[in-house]
Amino acid sequence: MPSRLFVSSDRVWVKVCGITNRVDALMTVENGADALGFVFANSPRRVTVDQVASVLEVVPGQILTFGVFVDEDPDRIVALVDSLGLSGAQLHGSESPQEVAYLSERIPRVIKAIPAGEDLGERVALYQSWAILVDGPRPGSGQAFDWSTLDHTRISGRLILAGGLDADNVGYATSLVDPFGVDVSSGVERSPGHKDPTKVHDFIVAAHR
Ligand SMILES: O=C(O)c1ccccc1NCC(=O)[C@H](O)[C@H](O)COP(=O)(O)O
Repeated sequence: MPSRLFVSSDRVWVKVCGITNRVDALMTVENGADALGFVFANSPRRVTVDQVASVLEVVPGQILTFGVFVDEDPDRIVALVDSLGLSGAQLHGSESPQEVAYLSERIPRVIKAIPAGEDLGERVALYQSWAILVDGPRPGSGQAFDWSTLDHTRISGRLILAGGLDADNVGYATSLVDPFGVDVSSGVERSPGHKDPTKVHDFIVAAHR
């Protein structure tokens, strides 16, 4: 099994997922996000390759950009990351440790998403990835889990907390878990696929506090 070192950051790293257009991307970056996610999987936030290419034209180079996939063909993920110039891929399906390792050797950053629950430490240890995202029960649903059950000392490497986060709860959640980063989608939307500037602003301020 691959070994990992726990990775922390001085300031919580913030990724905003489910970006579908240039206006939301720029507004999110201006509010201080570190990374953006584009959902290629079946979702109310699903984007096309052309949409993402158009958004990427206006995103500053220091911002990390991730394609979000569910059980996609690994070679299609590699091709999309390469052709769009994405920073990496976020995997929300039942990708095997072998598939995740295959992708980690071919693209700069792989985030493997894992639902919270029993044996989390053992499940996480199977994967070789840039980061592990611990999610709620259904991706992009806004459903949280009991953060007090997440013992980050059993998870080494970069831990990204997600699932039902919003401006009101992100401070409490991060105080319990002390993650490398947080990921949010529905908690900063006005409707699926459309971000709310006030919610994005308040979320990032609260995450950095
Ligand atoms: O957003 C979706 O609809 C989606 C569909 C399929 C796979 C992943 C998806 N989203 C991932 C995320 O937005 C986040 O990484 C995470 O699940 C948190 O979402 P939320 O609870 O809405 O903040």
